[in-house]
Amino acid sequence: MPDVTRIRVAAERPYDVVVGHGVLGEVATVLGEPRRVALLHPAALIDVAVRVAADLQRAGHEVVRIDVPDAEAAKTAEVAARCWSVLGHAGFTRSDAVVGVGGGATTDLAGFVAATWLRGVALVTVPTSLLAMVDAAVGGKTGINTLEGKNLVGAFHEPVGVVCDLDVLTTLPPADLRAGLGEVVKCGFIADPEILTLVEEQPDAAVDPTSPVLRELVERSIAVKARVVSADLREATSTGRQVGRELLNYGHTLGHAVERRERFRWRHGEAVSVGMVFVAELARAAGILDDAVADRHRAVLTSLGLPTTYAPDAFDDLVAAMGLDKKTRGSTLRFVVLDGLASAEILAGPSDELLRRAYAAMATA
Ligand SMILES: NC(=O)c1ccc[n+]([C@@H]2O[C@H](COP(=O)([O-])OP(=O)(O)OC[C@H]3O[C@@H](n4cnc5c(N)ncnc54)[C@H](O)[C@@H]3O)[C@@H](O)[C@H]2O)c1
Ligand SMILES: O=C(O)C(=O)C[C@@H](O)[C@H](O)[C@H](O)COP(=O)(O)O
Ligand SMILES: [Zn+2]
Repeated sequence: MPDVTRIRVAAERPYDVVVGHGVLGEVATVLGEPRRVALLHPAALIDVAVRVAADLQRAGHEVVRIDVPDAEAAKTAEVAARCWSVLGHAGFTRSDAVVGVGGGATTDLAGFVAATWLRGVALVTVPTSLLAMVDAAVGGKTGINTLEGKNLVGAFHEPVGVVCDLDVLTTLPPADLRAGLGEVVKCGFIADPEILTLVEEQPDAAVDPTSPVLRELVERSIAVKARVVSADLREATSTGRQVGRELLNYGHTLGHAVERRERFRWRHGEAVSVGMVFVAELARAAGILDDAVADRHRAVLTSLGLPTTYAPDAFDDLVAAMGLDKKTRGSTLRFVVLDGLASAEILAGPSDELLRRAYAAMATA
């Protein structure tokens, strides 16, 4: 029997995130009674998808596999429309289900298709990247990009279960594993500093997909996400030190703007890494955050090989893109900043001068 950890997410419809080695068989258990299942996956994950499909067929499900483009190329209206068309032709009803097997881009797309088909059918996510396990596949945010920016179209639609088989991480390219650690480090700064200590003390184990340390990092990060979304699934507007789900957006305001400027060729976790250094500098420049915690951002992210600076001449482009961030209200930019370790507040409407100072500190370090 695999050694399984179950982390409960208790928002509107409670479900478990299953974590362990060799746990792919749990997908059929989560889906229960036989139904039609659309299994979305990119070509890179064909082996995992075929294994999951075979399990589901053995359990009596009728499986329609849908091969979707890799990475961000999957998160488009055109790809979603192609999936809807397959579901329509196969006669998918409200008792049927969507399963997303892949990285965060695939699980975001699968979630969006499940949220929108017949206004909502069951979704199971099977994250295969570190980033998707600790973040994207958990918590019910689904979405696609538009030319104007990242995740601008989407819906909150919770999965009925999430299955994280750590064995699949052995084929994940090292650069994608490191990018996933960007979101893990985010969880360390916003809520669980023990994550930072683990990474700092055992950096080699943190990037080894077979290590118990990586498993602990995965489980701690999922626990942070589960706690936050269970309290505020639909991301109410946070104010001052009352910060709900927006907390998970730490580093994303600038990060998403970088992704857009790079035409989605940067990995999400890399852009978030730069974004976290920027907000740490913003909080320092505003006199909110001390030097030790601000400097720790650059140190821990650099030790993982993640980027911590960005083009010094890109400030104006990035500010324009941040205008479409979901935390923005009217023309007021809002940032999640730290005032200490695991202690956040909202900084609304910082001056242009403060933003420029923080940007220069990040870009020229
Ligand atoms: N919904 C949310 O709450 C949420 C949270 C965080 C990130 N996201 C989104 O997730 C996406 C980033 O996710 P990602 O970093 O997983 O990127 P990704 O989905 O683009 O995957 C990265 C690459 O790794 C490959 N891959 C994945 N698993 C593999 C495996 N086991 N073996 C070999 N190759 C594998 C993919 O095919 C892809 O080429 C972004 O679109 C981001 O916006 C969403
Ligand atoms: O789950 C959340 O809430 C997050 O903000 C997690 C982020 O890591 C994730 O990248 C999310 O997709 C960003 O959300 P968005 O609402 O800014 O698009
Ligand atoms: Zn993210």
